Amino acid sequence: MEKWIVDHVADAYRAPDPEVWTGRTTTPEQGAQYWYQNVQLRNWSEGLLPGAGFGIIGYVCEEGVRRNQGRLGAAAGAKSVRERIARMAWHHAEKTVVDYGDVVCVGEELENAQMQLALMVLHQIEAGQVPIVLGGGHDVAYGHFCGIRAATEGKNVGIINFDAHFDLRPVTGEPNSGTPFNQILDEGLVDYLVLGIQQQANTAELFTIAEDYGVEYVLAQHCRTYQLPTIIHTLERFLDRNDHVYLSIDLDGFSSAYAPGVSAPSPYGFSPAFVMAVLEYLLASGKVISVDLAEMNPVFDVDGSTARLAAGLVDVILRG
Ligand SMILES: N=CN[C@@H](CCC(=O)O)C(=O)O
Ligand SMILES: [Mn+2]
Ligand SMILES: [Mn+2]
Repeated sequence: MEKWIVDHVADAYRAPDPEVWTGRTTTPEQGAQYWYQNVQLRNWSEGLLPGAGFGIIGYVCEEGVRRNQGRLGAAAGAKSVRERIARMAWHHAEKTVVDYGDVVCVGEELENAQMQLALMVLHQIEAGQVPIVLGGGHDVAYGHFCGIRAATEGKNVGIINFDAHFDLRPVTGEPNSGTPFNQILDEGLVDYLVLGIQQQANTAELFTIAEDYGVEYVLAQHCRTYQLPTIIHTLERFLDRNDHVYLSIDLDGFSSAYAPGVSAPSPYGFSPAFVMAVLEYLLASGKVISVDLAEMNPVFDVDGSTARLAAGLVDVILRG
């Protein structure tokens, strides 16, 4: 796999852009108070930054959304989230975050972008760094998982997806933003748990596919803070049977009251409070090996609220 990726690396990679890492200026006495003053930028060609804890990668790709007949705009998602991350107050002394730049989908070459992402994720995990991948369509998950799988041979890796959708569509023709977990499950036994499934957004066929693969899911109407004890019980069992957890957060799992800037919005989704509580529980386990935030679409965002929500989730991830 690696040789094939390297053949395409020149096209599918873009160095980090210093222009997105800006914000309020501070005096020398105040020092570095904001994320933009603490995040380190690193061109992938220089290799990994030794000792870093977290590495941001943008997945600049809406080709999967296009193939899935969705509304476009997700290619600009990573940039819009980075701009909000940059402006957040920094409270993570002792932690090192690197921006490793973007994986870029050139034209319709989605599969190249996925393999470039796999390579970057693989190397980060091998170096003990936690990738934070900012999408981009949810096809990010296939490339992301390929990297995780390569880095964790012999270990049980479970996937927890916060999403209104199963994304278990069978691949008929080309893969797209609705197929990644079908592709993953099709290639081997993986424990897949989805939180936030909305019945009206998933066909009966998709529920059958989920059942056939033994996918565990919690419906959106049960993803409420007062139901946390039951959810925690489900998560506890999931954590017990897996060595590592890959967390995927599709922003369309949130209510469109909080996350209008996505390809497929819905008012019935999560509140931020619910997701924050679940995230804190999962992160405390120490088993979260890699994270992505998918489907950010700034074209439909309102006052930057979805990008701010995504940035806040990154802050929670760093807090651990
Ligand atoms: N990324 C996945 N997209 C969803 C929603 C599609 C839509 O409603 O436009 C899916 O394929 O099921
Ligand atoms: Mn979704
Ligand atoms: Mn999804």
